[in-house]
Amino acid sequence: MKNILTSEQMREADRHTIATEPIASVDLMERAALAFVKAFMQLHRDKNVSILICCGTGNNGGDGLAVARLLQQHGYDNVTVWIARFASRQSTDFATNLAKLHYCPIPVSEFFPSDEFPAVTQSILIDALLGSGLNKLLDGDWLRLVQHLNAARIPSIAVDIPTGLPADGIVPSTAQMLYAREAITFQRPKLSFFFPESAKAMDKFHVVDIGLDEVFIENLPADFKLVEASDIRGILRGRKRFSHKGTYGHALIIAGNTHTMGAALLCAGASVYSGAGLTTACIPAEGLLALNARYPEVMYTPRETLAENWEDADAVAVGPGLGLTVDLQHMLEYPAKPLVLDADALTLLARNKSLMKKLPPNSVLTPHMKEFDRLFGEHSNWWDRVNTARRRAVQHQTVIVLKNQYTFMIMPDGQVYINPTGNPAMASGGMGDVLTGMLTAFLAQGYPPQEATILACYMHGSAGDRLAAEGMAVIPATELIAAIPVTWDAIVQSNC
Ligand SMILES: NC(=O)C1=CN([C@@H]2O[C@H](COP(=O)(O)OP(=O)(O)OC[C@H]3O[C@@H](n4cnc5c(N)ncnc54)[C@H](O)[C@@H]3O)[C@@H](O)[C@H]2O)[C@@H](O)CC1
Ligand SMILES: [K+]
Repeated sequence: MKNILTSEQMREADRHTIATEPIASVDLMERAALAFVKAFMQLHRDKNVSILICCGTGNNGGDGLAVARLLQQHGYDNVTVWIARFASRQSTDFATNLAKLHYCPIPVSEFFPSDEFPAVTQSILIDALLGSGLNKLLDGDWLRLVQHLNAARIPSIAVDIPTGLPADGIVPSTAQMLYAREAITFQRPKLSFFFPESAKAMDKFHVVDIGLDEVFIENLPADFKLVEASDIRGILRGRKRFSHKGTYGHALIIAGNTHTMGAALLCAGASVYSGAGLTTACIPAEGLLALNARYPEVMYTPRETLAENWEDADAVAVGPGLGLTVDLQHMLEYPAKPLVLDADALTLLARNKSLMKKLPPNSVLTPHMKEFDRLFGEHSNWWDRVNTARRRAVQHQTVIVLKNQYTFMIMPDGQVYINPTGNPAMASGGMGDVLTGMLTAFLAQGYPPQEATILACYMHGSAGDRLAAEGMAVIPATELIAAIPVTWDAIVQSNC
């Protein structure tokens, strides 16, 4: 796991590194600029390309000036610098880098409040106007300049963070940003990069190491952690010699209805392919033929004999395609089992919120945004939504899997894990049912809820990434199920 820091913590890490390495602040800026340039050169190998570097007068602007000098030294001969002199203050390191730039053959133009901006004639923009120091929404001359640059419609590469995007906290829907094709960000992705609102600010981001003290960073109390492949390799267990189906647990899937039987099948299929020793689907009898045809590995039980099957199960999923006529309250009176509630089960919970108190501790809820808001109230932004999820997870001692491009996995202690895998090709019906089946299978195999959640979300996204890399622009849920075992194997086999 990697700690994801707030902008205040990032400043702390800067200060700590400067004091203890020790390194002068301007040398740290040089290191950051070098790291940026190295990454930039991978993205844009053509050294004849014309580049406009727009700089503010803080440290983000200082980075921009150092980048201009370093690019020129690396043979990029067509670099122009604009400086936005809209603030009366400039940082010391900005001033030092401006003085250094005077020895380089790079044209520099300065713009003051109310100045007209010339047309942008360059092919690439490097955005070093404002970075993590952003403390209010863009307005006035800053907004005018950003709109002018956006209107030029040339690819922009942001230094650290696109101008106008707060590094953390609420991103208001009215916020305007300098749109970046890519952001090259320092040391850690910024929190807001994981929120859907950042889609307005950039297409993608790259993280570059600028040598901040990693031990210090990892010892900071961080509410958000990013899951990495090495964590999954640490959690995922291989199949044991002399093991048998009983070793890997029994998953019970309570799902399906006349018109939504597919959800139950997908969920049960995902459980089989995620290694549950046995999977039983508790579905209406009319789904039996389809179940046998599609997944003969799955056993069937009618709703009437649910109580006995519940006794035998090691983990239970309730919800995919279930409909809203089942008695969830009654089910929650059965003996406590590792439990996943999804889809219609979440709607039933939302209709009768007092049932939240009956959930066994560590139950896993897997809402998408709308289901979450139905359960816990409307939210106008993701920052508030995730913070509500943290409070509710603690209050109800549940795991909340808030599904998103980067799924937030919120644990009963309020800690948030961010899943890095997955892609837009997976945005299709049935994907959530597959995730629920995977989660239930891992719970049935005896993984604790926190680990089962992290495993399921990571492998779900990873299977999707694998298929996308093979050329699938759209991934049907059934294809994803089939890719789970090979994804699993690739994770176990990889040693990087
Ligand atoms: N030692 C360090 O602190 C390092 C900082 N680095 C760079 O420094 C950046 C942060 O620099 P700063 O803290 O100087 O801040 P910025 O350069 O992001 O912003 C400069 C100043 O602009 C003002 N401002 C903020 N939002 C505004 C708005 N909407 N309208 C008008 N003015 C606004 C604030 O007074 C702010 O301090 C990082 O993003 C990164 O690029 C890197 O050089 C790495 C090392
Ligand atoms: K920037």
